[in-house]
Amino acid sequence: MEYVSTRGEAPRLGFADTLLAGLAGDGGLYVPNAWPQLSQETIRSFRGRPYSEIAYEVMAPFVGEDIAADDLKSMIDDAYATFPHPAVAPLVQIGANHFLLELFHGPTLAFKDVAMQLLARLMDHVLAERGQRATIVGATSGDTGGAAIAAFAGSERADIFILFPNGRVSPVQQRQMTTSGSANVHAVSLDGTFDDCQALVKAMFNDRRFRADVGLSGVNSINWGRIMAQIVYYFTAAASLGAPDRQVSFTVPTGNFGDIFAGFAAKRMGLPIDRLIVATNANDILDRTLKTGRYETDGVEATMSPSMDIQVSSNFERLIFEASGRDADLVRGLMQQLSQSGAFTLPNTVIETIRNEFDAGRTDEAETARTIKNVLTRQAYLLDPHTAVAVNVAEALLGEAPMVTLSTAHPAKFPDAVTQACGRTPDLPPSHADLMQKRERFDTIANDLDALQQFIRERSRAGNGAEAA
Ligand SMILES: Cc1ncc(COP(=O)(O)O)c(C=O)c1O
Ligand SMILES: N[C@@H](CCOP(=O)(O)O)C(=O)O
Repeated sequence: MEYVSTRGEAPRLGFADTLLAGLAGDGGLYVPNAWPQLSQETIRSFRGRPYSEIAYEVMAPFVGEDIAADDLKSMIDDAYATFPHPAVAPLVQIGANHFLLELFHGPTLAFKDVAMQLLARLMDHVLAERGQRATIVGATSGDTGGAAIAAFAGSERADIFILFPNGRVSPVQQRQMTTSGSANVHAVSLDGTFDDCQALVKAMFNDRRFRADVGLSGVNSINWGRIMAQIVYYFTAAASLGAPDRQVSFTVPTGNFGDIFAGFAAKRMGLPIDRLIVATNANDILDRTLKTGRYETDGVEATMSPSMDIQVSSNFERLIFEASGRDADLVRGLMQQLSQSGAFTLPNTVIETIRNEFDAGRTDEAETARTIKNVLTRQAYLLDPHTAVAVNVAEALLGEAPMVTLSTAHPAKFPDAVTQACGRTPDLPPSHADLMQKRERFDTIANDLDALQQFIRERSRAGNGAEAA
């Protein structure tokens, strides 16, 4: 399997190189050269099978020869053994034809664990085989950071630097990033928004010298490995609801567009998905884009679903690439307009192609709170605010196909918002009992590329040792 950049000017790479590269050298995102196909019989055979087995069948074609089958299998088994729920990603029914896909049973109580627990194992494996080290940088609006730190803490091969927006993550999210106590972990509080953090990460990738000096790698969903691991649960959920003999729709609380792009990828691989529904909070750039064809940033608003407080959705680039018939020149031009003016307009053919498969909806703060309260009253089920955004959108668009709404975080990560919405305070699970008492350790840095690069150079071990990547 080879991977190509959405901007068409970076070399094609195999799986292992794509995994370590993170962002492509031309600033684009890697996608597989062709979508592997799973037959109807294969998808039917997924019903009732363990998550890890399905994960192997879905991901093996993307990995190809780069990792031995037995190694891949055992990394998958180990990754999902960290999920105490036997189903890993169970479905819960909340309406006649409406299901939640609970993706928050991993170590940091958010869907990011599903991919991150595997990604860390894959990266460590490839780095060890090559005798290399890596410096991992990541931007987070709250959940990616904690999940990445939990997965990479103590890694012999990687130092990890996570940038989070000062004051814009929940206290639980912040402590998951700042209390690991591991020497290879660096949590960095930045004066700015998630978009500022993400722009700095991309700027570091676009600095060739810095990238080579520190052996830069990324764990945001710009990294294909993240998307690959997130494709799996679309298959497990749809198969248990009758796929391929029945179509299923998915509603996804969306920020950086990685999770819903994984659903699009599953569909490209042969999963019969009816509608893919983008659910946004007040930061509704994607809802507006689907309605108008114009992608236009206008500042990030802080909401009770902070992990979705994003205006520049990285993975939308992957969708434009696909919807334009893989027109890398078009993607490059649009991304240039975005960085120059903060906006671009999609050609009609591209937006129409997107509308053929996607719907979108927006949930404001009052509706999010009302949804948390209603679902608690109706179903005795406590939603986290991100999931509530999506449930509200999904309920307006229920159709014939069963609707699966992705439940992306445990409500106890956002106790203040949930308590305010419904009067019930969710408890953290026992695994997190002492989290709020642990001592925090993090650095605070200005929104300044030079300062950040200097900080990373001083602390990264990859640039200093003989084994540098
Ligand atoms: C809890 C939660 N829900 C939804 C999202 C949005 O997912 P994506 O960025 O893949 O669109 C995020 C952040 O990514 C999140 O942390
Ligand atoms: N919501 C995310 C933002 C980063 O998304 P990613 O999927 O690209 O890592 C977060 O919680 O950090």
